Amino acid sequence: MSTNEIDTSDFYAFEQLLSDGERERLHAVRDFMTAEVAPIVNSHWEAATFPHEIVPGMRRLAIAGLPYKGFGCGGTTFLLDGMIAMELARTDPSIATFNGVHGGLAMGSIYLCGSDEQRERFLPAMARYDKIGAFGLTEPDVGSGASRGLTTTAERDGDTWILNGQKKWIGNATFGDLTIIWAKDVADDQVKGFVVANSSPGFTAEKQQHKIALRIVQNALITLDNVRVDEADRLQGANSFADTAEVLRVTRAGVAWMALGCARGAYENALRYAVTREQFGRPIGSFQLVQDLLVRMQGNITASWGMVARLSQLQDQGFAEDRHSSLAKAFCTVRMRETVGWARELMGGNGILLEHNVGRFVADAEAIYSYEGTREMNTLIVGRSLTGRNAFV
Ligand SMILES: Cc1cc2nc3c(=O)[nH]c(=O)nc-3n(C[C@H](O)[C@H](O)[C@H](O)COP(=O)(O)OP(=O)(O)OC[C@H]3O[C@@H](n4cnc5c(N)ncnc54)[C@H](O)[C@@H]3O)c2cc1C
Repeated sequence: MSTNEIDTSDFYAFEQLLSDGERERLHAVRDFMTAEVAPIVNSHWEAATFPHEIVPGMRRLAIAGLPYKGFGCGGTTFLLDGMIAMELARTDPSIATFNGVHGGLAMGSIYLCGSDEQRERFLPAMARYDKIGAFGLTEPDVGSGASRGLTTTAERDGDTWILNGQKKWIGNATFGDLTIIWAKDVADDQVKGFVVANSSPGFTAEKQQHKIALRIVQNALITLDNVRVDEADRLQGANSFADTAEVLRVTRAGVAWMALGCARGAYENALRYAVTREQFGRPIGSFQLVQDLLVRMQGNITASWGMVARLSQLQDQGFAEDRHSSLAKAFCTVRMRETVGWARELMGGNGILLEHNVGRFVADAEAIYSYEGTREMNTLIVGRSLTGRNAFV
């Protein structure tokens, strides 16, 4: 079997859902990831460093904030945006996460919750990656319960706000320029969003060390010690956690696409291995049990792809709701976790060596499985929509 024949896992030809121009953009991303990122990704993963050298290439591809209209953003379909998120993750889930945090969570917060003046002030530079964004919702003691439990406070003082508290796991915050901080207004107890310059006095971002997943993503413990933010930098359309949830509705769909990309990356490397690695005098891909693993993986990928493609179409038509994104995030991350596990199994011992390009996906899948709402939380969102009953507490 030639490399070409095994190079694609688009079994049901989902790329045909894109226009010719969109497919060209997707393939440009694929070429960039293959040529510029794949060769350096394992060493950066091992060293837990971020490859800043690839950012100019991402700028040329113009893939930050792709589905947002105006303000220097792409104005493309959610379907193309999703396929690109998948394509990034297919080579490296950390790079997909970097882009998801910057373009999805940070730019999305400003696009969905900001005023036109704020969109104009922040988004064009972010779309060019001239300013890198982060998103600070989770706290050391508050993860799943962020809708009601945030302890970071915002207190108004004339034309400024004073922020105090800590945020944990904040991707891109060690080197980024601005962070969207979600904090409780002490006056009305509602969650509000602030665009905070990382250079603000009282703002510190300490890199979280010793991660076993997404090691390229620079996650930070942020401390806000009497950080002053102008009222002009409070997201004017964010008045309660319901507005934060609107951002998460969009980005969870993106994470479902990334989970699919992570599964595809592991599967494709395992398939290549299956047709080249020999045991008992034959390629292991000729054994029935190995073929069974490959077919199970392909089934997971195809089922997930069908789900996220339809979800993106709903987004493009303006019909997507929280429950749609949550089902895809929960379903696709479970399928991803199964798939990367089977890919590793197929490769025997070599499956845990970085150089064989499957172990990284196995490790990274663990973080994708839990961030942007764990499987349990997204399941409860769908369960609530099915039964009309809230099972969170
Ligand atoms: C690599 C990585 C990157 C991240 N990046 C960011 C970022 O950029 N910005 C940001 O704000 N956050 C980020 N996060 C945080 C992430 O969103 C949280 O880890 C996630 O929401 C889960 O919160 P937690 O880890 O505090 O777990 P917890 O909320 O403590 O949950 C622990 C366990 O309890 C379960 N559980 C909790 N409540 C219930 C319930 N009611 N019913 C059933 N089970 C329940 C959970 O499902 C989970 O299994 C990141 C996390 C990781 C690992």
